Amino acid sequence: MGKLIAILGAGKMGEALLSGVLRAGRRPAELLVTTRREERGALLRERYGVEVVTNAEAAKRADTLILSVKPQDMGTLLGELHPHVPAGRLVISMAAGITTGFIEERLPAGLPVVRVMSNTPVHVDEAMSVVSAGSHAAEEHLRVAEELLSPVGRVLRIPESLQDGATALSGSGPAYFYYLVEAMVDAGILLGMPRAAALEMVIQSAVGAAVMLRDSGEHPVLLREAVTSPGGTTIAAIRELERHGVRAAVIEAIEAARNRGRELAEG
Ligand SMILES: NC(=O)C1=CN([C@@H]2O[C@H](COP(=O)(O)OP(=O)(O)OC[C@H]3O[C@@H](n4cnc5c(N)ncnc54)[C@H](OP(=O)(O)O)[C@@H]3O)[C@@H](O)[C@H]2O)C=CC1
Ligand SMILES: O=C(O)[C@@H]1CCC=N1
Repeated sequence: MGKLIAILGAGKMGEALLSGVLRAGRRPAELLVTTRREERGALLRERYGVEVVTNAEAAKRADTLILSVKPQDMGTLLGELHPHVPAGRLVISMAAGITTGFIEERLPAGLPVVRVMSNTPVHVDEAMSVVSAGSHAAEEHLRVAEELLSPVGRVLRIPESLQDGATALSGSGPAYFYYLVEAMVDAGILLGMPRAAALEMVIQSAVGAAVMLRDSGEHPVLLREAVTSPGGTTIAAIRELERHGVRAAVIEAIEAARNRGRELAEG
């Protein structure tokens, strides 16, 4: 029997990770989940065949505790776990903004804590996850986190000082691309396209661009220049994007997300 993993607060991200680790070959018997609402627990039990337990029971039984509640619920969850977590358990947090120090202060002394920021493409095994060690986490603990996350996408180690930045960049990143897709589809509607056709054109352009970015090894500037013909259509669009300050807006938006992440641990 492999080590027992508990996903505490199995909402959107927790369920995405649960389904990913099952796709990667772990058995339902190697997993426990906890939920706040009974009906949510029943749904996960039915959908994945996993055991649904209380936070206290998960803390007592699991070797690895994956905390996947919202940052605002983290203090309460840690309070529920504290009396029940034996020494030597690994704690992995998926929450935005919550530092390893915040968790270490609220659990028994000396527990290894690994902070993770992943993103919703966990659903399609294309996540970007970054991991950082807390003050008692060693190489072996980072490896456990990497082994859990690498079947569902890419994993990078970063210093914890960059976690809020990574949350803003790749944690929230999918939302920015969806937002751009929405705006482009609106443009298609303005130009008289049927909505379904506009959506198909934009999605396939996004997928094609993403695959070229990932697989060609070319810098994005070179890929954009290859699309931007002298005196052509693309440069007319780029001029408008620059005139409206879109680049500066993106930089400032991501900085605002980073700053919001820093506030989250304060409650
Ligand atoms: N969504 C995203 O794109 C990303 C989210 N994250 C991080 O992942 C974490 C989870 O986010 P997300 O999945 O979106 O949020 P969800 O609200 O979908 O999931 C959190 C779940 O935790 C449950 N919960 C809250 N308190 C407790 C408790 N004490 N015991 C058991 N269960 C509890 C909630 O129950 P109830 O349903 O009753 O509220 C909810 O189902 C957050 O910390 C977020 O910062 C990280 C990367 C990306
Ligand atoms: O918006 C949020 O707070 C979470 C963290 C990263 C993505 N979603």
